[in-house]
Amino acid sequence: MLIALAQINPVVGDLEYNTGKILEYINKAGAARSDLVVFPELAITGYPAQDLLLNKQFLDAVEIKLQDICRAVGDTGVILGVPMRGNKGLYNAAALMYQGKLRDVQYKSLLPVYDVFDEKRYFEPAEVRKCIVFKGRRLGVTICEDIWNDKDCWNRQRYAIDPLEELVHQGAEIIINLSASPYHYGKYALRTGMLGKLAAKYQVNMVYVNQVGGNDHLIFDGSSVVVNKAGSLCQRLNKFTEDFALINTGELSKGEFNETGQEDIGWIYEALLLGTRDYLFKNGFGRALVGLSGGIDSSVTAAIAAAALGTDNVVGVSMPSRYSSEGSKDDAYLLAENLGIKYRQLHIDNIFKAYTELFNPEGRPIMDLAEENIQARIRGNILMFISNREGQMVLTTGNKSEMAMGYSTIYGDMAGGLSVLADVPKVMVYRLAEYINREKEVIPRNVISKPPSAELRPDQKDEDSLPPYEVLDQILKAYIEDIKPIDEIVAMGFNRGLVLDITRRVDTAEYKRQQAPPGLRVTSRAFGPGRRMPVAQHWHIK
Ligand SMILES: Nc1ncnc2c1ncn2[C@@H]1O[C@H](COP(=O)(O)OP(=O)(O)OC[C@H]2O[C@@H]([n+]3cccc(C(=O)O)c3)[C@H](O)[C@@H]2O)[C@@H](O)[C@H]1O
Ligand SMILES: Nc1ncnc2c1ncn2[C@@H]1O[C@H](COP(=O)(O)OP(=O)(O)OP(=O)(O)O)[C@@H](O)[C@H]1O
Ligand SMILES: NC(=O)CC[C@H](N)C(=O)O
Repeated sequence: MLIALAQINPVVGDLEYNTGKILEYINKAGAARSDLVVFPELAITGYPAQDLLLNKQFLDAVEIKLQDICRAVGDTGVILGVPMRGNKGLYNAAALMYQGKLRDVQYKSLLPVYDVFDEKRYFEPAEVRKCIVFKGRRLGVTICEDIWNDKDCWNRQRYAIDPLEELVHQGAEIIINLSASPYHYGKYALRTGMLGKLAAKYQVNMVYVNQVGGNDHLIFDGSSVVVNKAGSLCQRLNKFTEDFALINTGELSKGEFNETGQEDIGWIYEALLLGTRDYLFKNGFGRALVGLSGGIDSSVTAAIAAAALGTDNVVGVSMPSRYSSEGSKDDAYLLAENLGIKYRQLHIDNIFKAYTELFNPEGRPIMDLAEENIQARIRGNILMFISNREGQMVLTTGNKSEMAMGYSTIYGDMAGGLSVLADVPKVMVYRLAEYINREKEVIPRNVISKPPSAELRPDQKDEDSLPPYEVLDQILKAYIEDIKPIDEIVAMGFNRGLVLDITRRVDTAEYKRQQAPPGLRVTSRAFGPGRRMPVAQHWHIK
C-alpha cells in the first residue's frame, strides 16, 4: 500500500485556508497514485483551536468544510483530523474518506490535560477502538496522545486503557498516528525513541504524521516519521517546514536512518525562526521592530527576526541615554550593519530630563529605581509609537532567566507583541549567538564577551543583582522545568540561602509574567499556559 504523509501548517480557525491546503495535498497524493494520504490531528481547525471548539457556528462551519473535502476525495483515501459532534458531545476524530464518502471514523481515546493541553475541556473520549479496514488492510488509527501511554515517558502518564495495544491485538497491520505534538528541546529524540520502542514491542509498522508551524506560544516541528516493525526509522520528513512523502508499506523491512537524532542548538534556532515568522504572519504582520541596546538579548532577537522575516522587514532602534556606553552604541550599530537590517538612533535624554524635572525637587536625577525603570519605559513607548505609526510588531527581548527573576521593567522593556526568547535561558542565548555566528561574525564578538548590563545606572552589571547565569540557570531549570522541591535543589550542591532567594524571586515575579506578551516555548516547561501559578499567593518554603 502506498501511503502519503501530508505534514501541513494549518492556521488556527482559518477553515477556508486549511481546506484549500488539504485539497492541495490530496491532489498531490492522487497525482502520485497514493492509496491513502494522512493528515495531522485536527488539521481542518489547526491545533490548538481552544475555545473556538465551544462555538456552535464554528463547528457548523467545520462540518460544511468536511463535506466539501469529502466530495473531492477520489481513489486516494484520506485520513484527516477533525472535531466531530457525536452521541455524548464533541470528539477529536480521525475521519476516513474515500470515493466521495465518509467511510469510517475513529475518535481519540486519551485526552491529555497536563502541560499545555486541556482536551477534556472540549472533547469526550472514544469508548471503542476498532481497526479500520481499507483496501483490504487493517489500519490501527490513533490520535496523538493515544500512543503516549508510558509512565517512563516525558508526560509521565499511565492510562487505564491502551489504544495501541488494543488495536494490535485486533490485528492492526499498520498503526497510523495523527499528531499535533508541540516541540521542546529534546522532544524529537524522545518521540522517535518512543515510536521505535513501541513499533518493536508490538512488531508493527507505524506512520506518524505531525502538524508543523507556530500557533501562538507553541511551535510544532513536524518531523513526521515512519518506523518499521523492527523499530528502525524508515522515513523522516523535514523539521519546521511543510513536507510531503510517500512510503510503500511493502518496503519497510530495513530502516534508512540509523539514529533517532539527538537535537543540537540549531533545532532551537529553527524553532524560534518558525515561531516568530508564524506568530507575525498569522497575526497579519510582516515586519518587526527591536530595541537594540548592543547587548546579547536584543542582538539575538534581531538576528532571529531578520532570518525569519527578511532583513528589509526588521528595524533596529538604538535609544541611548546618558548611561549608555560608547561601546554599546557602537555594538548596536555594528549588529544592524552585519545583519543588514534598518537602523535608527533616537536619544532619550530629553525625555528622561523632562521626567526628572517634573518629579525631582532639584530637577536633577536622584538615581533611584523609578528613574532606572523610566528609561526602559521611555524606550517601550518610543517603540510602540513607531509600531502604531508604521505598523511593525514590537519584539521584546527578555530571556527566560530574566523573566523568571522579574529582572525586567513592566511596561518598559516588557512592552511588545511577542517575546522571542522568553523560554530561552541566558546560557542558551549565548549558545544561540555562537550558532548564529557559525559561518561568519554576525553578532559582534564584543556583544558576546562583555558582561551583561541593563545600563540603567552607571556601571550597572546584571551580576550585581543576579547570581552568575551558569548557576542561576541550573537552579531555575530544576525549579521550573523539573519541578524539584527546594531540598532536592539544595542536594544538587547549591547553597540553601541562594536557592531560597532565587525561588522566592521567581514566585513573586509571577505578576509580571502574567502581563508579558506570549513567549515561544522551546523547553519542557515554559512560563504561560503550561505553568499555571497563582499571583496573589503566600506559599513559600522558609
Ligand atoms: N503582585 C503585584 N501585582 C501587580 N503589580 C505589582 C505587584 N508587585 C509589584 N507590582 C508593581 O510592579 C512595580 C515593580 O515592577 P517594575 O516597575 O518592573 O520594577 P522592579 O521590578 O522593581 O525593577 C525592575 C528591575 O529590572 C531590572 N531591569 C530592568 C530593565 C531591563 C533589565 C534587563 O537587564 O533586561 C533589567 C532593573 O535594573 C530592576 O532591577 C511596582 O512598583 C508595582 O507597581
Ligand atoms: N540603549 C538602548 N537602545 C535601544 N534599546 C534598548 C537600549 N537599552 C535597552 N534597550 C531595550 O531594552 C531591552 C532590555 O535591555 P537591557 O540592556 O536593559 O537588558 P539585557 O537583558 O541585558 O538585554 P540586552 O542583552 O539586549 O542588552 C534590550 O534588549 C533592548 O531591546
Ligand atoms: N495533541 C496531543 O495529544 C499531544 C500530546 C502528546 N503527548 C505530545 O506532546 O506529543
